Amino acid sequence: MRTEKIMAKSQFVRTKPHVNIGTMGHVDHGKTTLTAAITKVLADRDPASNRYVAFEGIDKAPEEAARGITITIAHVEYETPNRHYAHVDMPGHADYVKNMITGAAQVDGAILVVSAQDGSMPQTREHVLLAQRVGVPHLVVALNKSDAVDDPELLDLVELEVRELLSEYGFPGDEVPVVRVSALKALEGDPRWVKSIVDLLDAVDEYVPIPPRELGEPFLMPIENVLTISGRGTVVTGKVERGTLRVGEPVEVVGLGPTIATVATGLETFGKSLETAEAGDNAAILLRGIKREQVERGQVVAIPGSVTPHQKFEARMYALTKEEGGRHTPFEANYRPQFYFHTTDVSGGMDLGDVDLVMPGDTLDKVTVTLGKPVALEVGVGFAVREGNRTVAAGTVTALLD
Ligand SMILES: Nc1nc2c(ncn2[C@@H]2O[C@H](COP(=O)(O)OP(=O)(O)OP(=O)(O)O)[C@@H](O)[C@H]2O)c(=O)[nH]1
Ligand SMILES: [Mg+2]
Repeated sequence: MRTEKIMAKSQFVRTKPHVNIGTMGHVDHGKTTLTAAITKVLADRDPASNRYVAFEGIDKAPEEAARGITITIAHVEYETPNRHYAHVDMPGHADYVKNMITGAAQVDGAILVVSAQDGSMPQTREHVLLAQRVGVPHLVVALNKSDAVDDPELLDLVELEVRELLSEYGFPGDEVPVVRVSALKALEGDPRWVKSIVDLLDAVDEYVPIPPRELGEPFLMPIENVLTISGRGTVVTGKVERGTLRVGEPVEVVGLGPTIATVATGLETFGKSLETAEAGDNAAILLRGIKREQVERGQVVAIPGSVTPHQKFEARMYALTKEEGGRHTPFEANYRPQFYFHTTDVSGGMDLGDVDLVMPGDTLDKVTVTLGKPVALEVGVGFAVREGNRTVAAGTVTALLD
């Protein structure tokens, strides 16, 4: 079997358990500053394993921009003494909720950033709801900008309010660690606030468990990006959802069109080559004999025969309220929104059964969805229903009908 290097010069060494996390929260509460501060504090403590990524390097990913890919979620990696983390900085603007869903669907836990100055804001609530709906299992709260609040009672109040919000959406609000931090002061090197970032990372290390990786399941990776590497071929990237894949194994690209059979001739993670990609990895897969136009975001790479494309299914669905960023008005049976699966939107129609109107806030136990294009689907897969740029509902596939 001929195997190829994609770009990597060195081999990825798996030494510590890998965990995917991210920052989420209201616009301007300090998600990107906190992401930068984490990399700074860790790079200062352990420069051999960590690299400081400045604010500008997180908000724009220059490499990706140069390749002409629209990047709306930035990844950084870092290591604590116990773990290797991939971290996504999820944008806070309402328009980006779709990307937030992609990001959130992929994380094992998240740091909810709440400004101590402003307290919980509409997107804080929206993100907590989305975290619950897409199944982000664990949240840790960074009460950021604590340097700017002198009154400790005010901090207590904001903390209480956040805990209540978490409980409202089914998270254990009393148990969730709430750490008072200042990302900005930590970046400036102020020892008190550097310590606050260390405390936050300790809380993440302790509170977000290492997820059970579904290593025994058939390999599946939703495609996020497609790249052409000159002289090599077509590479697809994404997060491995389950299973393992060895270099040289046959795979299928499933969804959005006819299933394509190919072979994974090269594997990489974070610019280092891999023998085997496994659940939880951010991987790049070189596909043999595939042209760039044949594959796209929204398809999945899977072990042959393990997953099939479907257009018609039953689902349980929750319509978001206006406060959660959803619609202000009900919708009816002729409604044709976009359905966001894995990493992309597909348009579709809904049969509401004997329900005439769906009000914001309603939960429907059974709707029948017919998609405009087939998508790699299984029972239990989550999706978002979108209209324009806003998420109006969230659902789970309960039965496949074709
Ligand atoms: N006083 C103080 N200001 C902070 C702190 N962290 C961030 N800021 C300021 O808050 C503003 C917003 O910070 P960002 O990191 O861009 O916030 P964000 O959540 O990433 O914002 P979006 O990506 O636009 O949603 C900036 O002016 C920061 O300098 C902090 O700990 N203390
Ligand atoms: Mg930001």
